[in-house]
Amino acid sequence: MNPAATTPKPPKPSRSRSNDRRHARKQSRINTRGIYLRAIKDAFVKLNPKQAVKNPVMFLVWVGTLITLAVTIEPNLFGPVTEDNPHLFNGMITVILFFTVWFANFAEAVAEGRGKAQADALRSTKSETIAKKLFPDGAITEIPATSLQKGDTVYVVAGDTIPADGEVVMGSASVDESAITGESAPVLKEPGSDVASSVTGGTRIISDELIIRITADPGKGFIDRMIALVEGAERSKTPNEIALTVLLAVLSLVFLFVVVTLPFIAQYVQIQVSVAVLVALLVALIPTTIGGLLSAIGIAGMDRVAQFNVIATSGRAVEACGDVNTLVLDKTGTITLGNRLAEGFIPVNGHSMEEIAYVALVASIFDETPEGKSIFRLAEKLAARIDFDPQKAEAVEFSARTRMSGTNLPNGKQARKGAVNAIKGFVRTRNGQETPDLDAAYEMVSQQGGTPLAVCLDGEIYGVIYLKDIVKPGIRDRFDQLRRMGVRTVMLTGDNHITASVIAKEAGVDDFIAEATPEDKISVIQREQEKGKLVAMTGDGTNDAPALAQANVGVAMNTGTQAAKEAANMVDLDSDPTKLIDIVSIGKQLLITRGALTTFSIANDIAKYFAIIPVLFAAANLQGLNIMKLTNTNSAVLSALIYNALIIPILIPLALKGVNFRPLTANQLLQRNILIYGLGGVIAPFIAIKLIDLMITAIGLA
Ligand SMILES: Nc1ncnc2c1ncn2[C@@H]1O[C@H](COP(=O)(O)OP(=O)(O)OP(=O)(O)O)[C@@H](O)[C@H]1O
Ligand SMILES: [K+]
Ligand SMILES: [Mg+2]
Repeated sequence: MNPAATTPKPPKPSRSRSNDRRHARKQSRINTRGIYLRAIKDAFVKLNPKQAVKNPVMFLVWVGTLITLAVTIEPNLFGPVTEDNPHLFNGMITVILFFTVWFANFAEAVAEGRGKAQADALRSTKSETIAKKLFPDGAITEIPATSLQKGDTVYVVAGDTIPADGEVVMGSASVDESAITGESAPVLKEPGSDVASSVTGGTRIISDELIIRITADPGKGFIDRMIALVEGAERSKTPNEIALTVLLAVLSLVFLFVVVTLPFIAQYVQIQVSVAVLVALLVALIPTTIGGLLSAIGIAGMDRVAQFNVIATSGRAVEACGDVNTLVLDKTGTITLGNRLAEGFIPVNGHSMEEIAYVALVASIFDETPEGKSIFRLAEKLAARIDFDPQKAEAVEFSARTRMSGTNLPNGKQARKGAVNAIKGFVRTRNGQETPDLDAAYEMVSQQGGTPLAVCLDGEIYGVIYLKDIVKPGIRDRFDQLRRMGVRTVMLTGDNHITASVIAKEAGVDDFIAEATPEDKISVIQREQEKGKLVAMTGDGTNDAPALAQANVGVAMNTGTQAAKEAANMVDLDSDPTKLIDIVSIGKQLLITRGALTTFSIANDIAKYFAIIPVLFAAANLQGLNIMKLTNTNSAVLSALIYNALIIPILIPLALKGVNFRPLTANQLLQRNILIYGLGGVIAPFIAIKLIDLMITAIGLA
């Protein structure tokens, strides 16, 4: 009997589940209408100068709005003007400018909206939980969960909400973690292993009872951190964003200088330019489109990652994904399906099928890994049976370092199975003999991309177990896409060289490292970084923590250990290592969107310059410059400003969704961008401004 088979196991998270379905679930939980209503209000709150000043370009527009408001009330404020009806014209400019600022605020508020709604949903799961605090003498006192301290012990029973993050010290129970993972299948929690013993505040226990030691101080739990993250409390500008903000601010200053000196030039050709027109010209020229959408683009990037059920600890992490050059991936479970099952036994060394089945069975009675269990089942099918009391045997657990596992039998013999080289080493220390047919069997399995496990009893080799694994369908295409984006993929595996090379070839990775130890992960990352590359990796175990910290982008699995999660800058709630590929794509898309809209914005401003300047100087017999044939100065200024304001809300969906993303290299993307967003950015305003000019002339506004 397999003693381990009697304990129920937590359901393994399925890795092939469609992200779209989960995506849909998240969408439905958040009400879009609510987001927009809230954003309308928040856009006004953001007019507060303290907040507004953080965006220099839009702040300049805001100051401009106040100036035009002043000249609406008193047109002669800065000297006598000769226009007719300056109140109406200045008033219209004021309204348009106000909306320009408001639209930019609205864009940011909409981008933040989903996070805020998500935070509310999370907060509701936190609500006022009552904790049953357990004292050393066994007494139980009910206290509010918020007053629990790190180190306290609590008791929970079926139906209770777990009051805070902690570690199971006693009991065994199923827990519904859907509040944080969205995964409805209950998870078994019990003391011992890192993964199964950690519980999260806000999740619900649905069977039996547990005693939990609290590991988080009040307000510092997983849900608290998640709330802070999705709410953007910890969202600070990323280095790229700061650089772009500075660039835009400098550009704005240059235009400010140009506009301030303009009246002197105008005077020279004997034209008077009013203050309202100067402000309008300034606003038209400075990069308001990108200035207004910049932060929305960044927030939306984090949000897109969140919709994939990945929690990013900072916008910087998402952005870093966009710059990633090298992806370090595990073989088993990431590139392959990972449910390696025993397909067959290959006896060597003159042994029979019965003999190898027996030793494989004995070596697997305590092995809880999917591999171990499948070996056990296969051996049983071949009629192998245990002929000793398992209680008197000792388990030797698998570790990635020893690459083997097994059982010490009551009669003192040691049954082992593991990587062929590891078993060869084991046999050598017991003065055993290597057999030539072992290598043939091992190569045969490896050539098929399978994992060969050698089986031995003390110094005697019995044969090879063939563990079959399948390369994930479609993974090759994903790697091709990554290559086109200029990302190199490196597969890392503890498996032998032949298997690794067969799988690497089949999956289409650029490079691989076989027989890798956990330390090798770090050295691979360091080597790439020394070459100036940015590296992303996924990991789940404690021994992945240093590598996750070393990588520029480290994505920890939610099922992984606390150490791994803390070292990473992202946590995947679905524990799907393939998601790294999606995350890198989102990061790239974020950078491309920002680049595209910056190009578009600046190209637009050039077009606006040609719309306004000629009409300003039209009176000075420079009619030839008025290529757009706009009606008059006022209509030209108003049309350009209206276009300038409206382009912001028009581009909000693009800023939030990201530009159409195709896997291309940086160079190809640049060319494509310049063509679409640069050329489009020059042409679009000419057409739009002309149309608006025709319209406002038709309704007699100018
Ligand atoms: N349960 C087990 N018992 C004995 N040996 C095992 C067991 N599981 C794996 N092995 C052997 O140890 C080797 C290393 O395992 P490890 O988990 O480090 O790497 P891997 O699963 O092959 O690849 P990856 O690093 O992609 O997960 C495996 O290739 C296999 O030969
Ligand atoms: K502008
Ligand atoms: Mg493994």
